[in-house]
Amino acid sequence: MNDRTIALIGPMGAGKTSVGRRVAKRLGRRFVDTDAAIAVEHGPIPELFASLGEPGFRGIEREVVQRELRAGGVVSLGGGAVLDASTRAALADCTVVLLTVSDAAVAQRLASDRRPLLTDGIDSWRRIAAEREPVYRALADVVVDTSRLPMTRIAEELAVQLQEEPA
Ligand SMILES: Nc1ncnc2c1ncn2[C@@H]1O[C@H](COP(=O)(O)OP(=O)(O)OP(=O)(O)O)[C@@H](O)[C@H]1O
Ligand SMILES: O=C(O)C1=C[C@@H](O)[C@@H](O)[C@H](O)C1
Ligand SMILES: [Mg+2]
Repeated sequence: MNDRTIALIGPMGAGKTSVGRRVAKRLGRRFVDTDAAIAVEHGPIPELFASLGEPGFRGIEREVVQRELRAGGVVSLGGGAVLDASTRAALADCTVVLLTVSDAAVAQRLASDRRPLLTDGIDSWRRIAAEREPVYRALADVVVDTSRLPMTRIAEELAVQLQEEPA
């Protein structure tokens, strides 16, 4: 395995946080979830959207994401972090893993109000995921669908695949 930062990207609820944490553990590498880092440093994400609007949130996200990508290890990004051009450029130096999920599978995972962009539940998810799909695909080195397998299995297989990455 090389020592490039491993970045997990993909739509809301695809499993970036859950799978990323498990992959890092298996590889013995540091793990950071950028949404969690933003919340610790700046406050809860729904409150940041409410007080600063989406552009204000994206500015904070850009700083935190790029800092963590530079720091290395396994980094799970927020679903919309790839909307920023300078973040997309930073991802060129990383091994980028795209996690996908079907709308049927994700519907059961979104039962929480902590995602401010999902104002119309699964309908908002479908629209946002479809808009971003080409951006995610263009950045991805590895694509894994999380709809059918338990996250432990996904993490196990992904860790093996990442260990085989050429130096
Ligand atoms: N393979 C899976 N099978 C079943 N449930 C899963 C799977 N992966 C994740 N989940 C569940 O789906 C929910 C969302 O997962 P997670 O928070 O990891 O997604 P995310 O991609 O980080 O989303 P966000 O972009 O909102 O941060 C969690 O409750 C998690 O336990
Ligand atoms: O897809 C998105 O735009 C978002 C996903 C979450 O990870 C959070 O970063 C936030 O809720 C925005
Ligand atoms: Mg997450």
